[in-house]
Amino acid sequence: MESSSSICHVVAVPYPGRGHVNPMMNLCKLLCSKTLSILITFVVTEEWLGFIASDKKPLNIRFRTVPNVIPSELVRANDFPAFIAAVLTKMEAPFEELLARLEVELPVTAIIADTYLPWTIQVGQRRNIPVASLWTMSASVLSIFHHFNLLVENHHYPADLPEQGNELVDYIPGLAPTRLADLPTIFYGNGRLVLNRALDCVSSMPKAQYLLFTSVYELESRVIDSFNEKLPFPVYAIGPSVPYLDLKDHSATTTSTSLNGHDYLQWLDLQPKGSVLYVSMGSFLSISAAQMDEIVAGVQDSGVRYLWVSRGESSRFKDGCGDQGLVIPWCDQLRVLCHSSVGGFWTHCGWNSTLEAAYAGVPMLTFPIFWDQIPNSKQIVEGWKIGWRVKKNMVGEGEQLVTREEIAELVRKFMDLESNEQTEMRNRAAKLGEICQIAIAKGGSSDISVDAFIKDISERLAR
Ligand SMILES: O=c1ccn([C@@H]2O[C@H](COP(=O)(O)OP(=O)(O)O[C@H]3O[C@H](CO)[C@@H](O)[C@H](O)[C@H]3O)[C@@H](O)[C@H]2O)c(=O)[nH]1
Repeated sequence: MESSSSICHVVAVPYPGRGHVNPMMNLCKLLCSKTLSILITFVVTEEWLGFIASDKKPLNIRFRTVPNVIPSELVRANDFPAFIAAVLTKMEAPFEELLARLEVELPVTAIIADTYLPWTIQVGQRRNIPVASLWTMSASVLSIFHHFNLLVENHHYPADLPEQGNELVDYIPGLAPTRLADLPTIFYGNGRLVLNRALDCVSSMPKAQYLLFTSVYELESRVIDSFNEKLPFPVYAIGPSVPYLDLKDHSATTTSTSLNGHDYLQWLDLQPKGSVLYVSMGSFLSISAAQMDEIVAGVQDSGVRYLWVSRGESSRFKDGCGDQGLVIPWCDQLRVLCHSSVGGFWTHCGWNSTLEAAYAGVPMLTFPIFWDQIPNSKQIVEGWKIGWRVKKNMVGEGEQLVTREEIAELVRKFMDLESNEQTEMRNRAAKLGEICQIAIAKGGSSDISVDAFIKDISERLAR
């Protein structure tokens, strides 16, 4: 039996959003897979507990909640600035009260908190607990935010996008030259409503004691190196922070694979190798109804098989899908991407989805919607060369519909297993999958980083 003083007690606080809760939980599971001497208290709102309480997790991860002091997840997209404002101002007090109670049970060794929750750093300072800031977007995007002053100095903020969109941003440390139009949407249009909030979060990060990336070192080495050189504390890339540990355990599937009488994994088993396009637009929809209609019709007209994760849009599949496709409300995404029948991924380019596709070695059709998804799309298409853009026009030029004819042709070509271009792209995607496997294997970059992080925080116990 371990004495309680040798147990590392980590409090994990994700930002309340699917794209943040998931990678935080994946990291926590990874920490538990490395050491038994750890207890993780995973803090979410009561509403979020309802979403994740039944997910499988190791016994040494437990949930604790703060009250629902922020707008419901179900309506957060309706007024995003108000949601962010609430997250930044309403959660700190209940979190600190909870922390005080937790400390009575077992002293807290470290807090791992989403970088978008900067108040956790102040709480950590007040209570003398080190804070590891977890950045769930790409390291490149953090570098862009972190060097915002350079955008201003180079007259790229504020910018006239239709006029300046093709100008190159080539002065951000570690970042490959990037067109202004490929920067996060937060720098223009409605995005600017939350820009100052995001910049405040990023400028608090250097006051943390560690910076953790969900990314893979080899995928963004230059930019991660640049943070390592600049920050006075350890920077660890622990990714890909995707649920690969769950893949080994078939009972760990977070949602039933049997939906509406269809078992989607069984359905995938019946499809030819590499033939299925997996379609998911993320949890935060803001595509116009007219564009959605074109996408649905285009994919259906392409004749390509598809597995479609759809919450709001199911009614658009008016005539059903026949044998060609399956529409489901939610799936175990990494398991789907790793299925041999899946040959392509239509994605909104959330960073978790991007990392999952990289891990699975699946090429992508990119349809970014906002924030970091635009530079992620650029990374996929131009950096790694494992995808094609659906929209050719620049964001900010006004919404120009991509028609069903264009989409049908694109999807058909993208899923053509015979073409040389596609074979080369699939090979490059498979190579990315190998890089991820090497990173998480014993002695790989992610493995070493996770061990080093555990060692760092455990040393505090000995003091
Ligand atoms: O049927 C589904 C659909 C999604 N997912 C999971 O949901 C998560 C989605 O994350 P992500 O792809 O990053 O998308 P968002 O939820 O849109 O993520 C938000 O957070 C990300 C990380 O900060 C940002 O990169 C995005 O722009 C932002 O919208 C991933 O873990 C997926 O595996 C499932 O498990 N099943």
